[in-house]
Amino acid sequence: MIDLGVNIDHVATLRQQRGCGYPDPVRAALLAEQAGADAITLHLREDRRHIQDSDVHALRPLLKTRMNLECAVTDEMLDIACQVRPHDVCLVPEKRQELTTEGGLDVMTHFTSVSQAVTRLHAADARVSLFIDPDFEQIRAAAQAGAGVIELHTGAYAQVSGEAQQHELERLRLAIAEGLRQGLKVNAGHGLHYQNVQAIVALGGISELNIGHAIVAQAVFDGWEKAVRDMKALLRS
Ligand SMILES: CC(=O)[C@@H](O)[C@H](O)COP(=O)(O)O
Ligand SMILES: NCC(=O)COP(=O)(O)O
Repeated sequence: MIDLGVNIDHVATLRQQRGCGYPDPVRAALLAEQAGADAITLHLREDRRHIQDSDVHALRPLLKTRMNLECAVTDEMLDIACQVRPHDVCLVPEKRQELTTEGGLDVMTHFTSVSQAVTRLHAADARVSLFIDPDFEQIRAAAQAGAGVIELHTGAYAQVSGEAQQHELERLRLAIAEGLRQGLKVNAGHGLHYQNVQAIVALGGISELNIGHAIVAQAVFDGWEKAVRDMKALLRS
């Protein structure tokens, strides 16, 4: 069965929108665990637009499952990750002006800094995942950089429909196979929701899906725990 990593970023987005103390992403994380989440994912962006440093520090000792901390490959973020020592660190690309993470990390171009980050995080006992596009060269570079895990960016799949979506699904299928051939744990995520996740599950070979925005959106109508439970049920099928 595929693990569900519940991404709590956009609970924090709602809080930051008003600059008040609620909704609390830490509370959301603990309730998500009770509702069946296998891990909690949070992205500490350099601009702190949603998750704050205090959220990461407060959550770390309270989690009963795993913390998957997403961050950019910068000295500041690596310092924080080494201090917090999450179970998993997922290295992601970041652009200040983007609405959300637009593409995967370019491991080939940034090979030296990524490999050094992987080594540093391993020394802090974190498992390291690289958030990359479903691209053979990037997958091979991720393996060479020493990361044991990749998270395939499903954003391109989620944004299109019809034939174009089938094409993206095929790219993901081939990428999963290549990741497994390289001996990597293959995760995936971004833009997945209650209608488009089934085809990803059916591909097989994926260990964990990280899903956030759709669960937060569904919670408006169904409540947070039901939204988590319903997503978890889809990963079982
Ligand atoms: C890297 C990634 O895919 C997640 O962090 C997700 O996108 C939520 O964060 P943003 O919406 O801020 O990109
Ligand atoms: N890494 C992807 C993730 O954590 C969730 O992304 P989204 O579901 O909020 O698009």
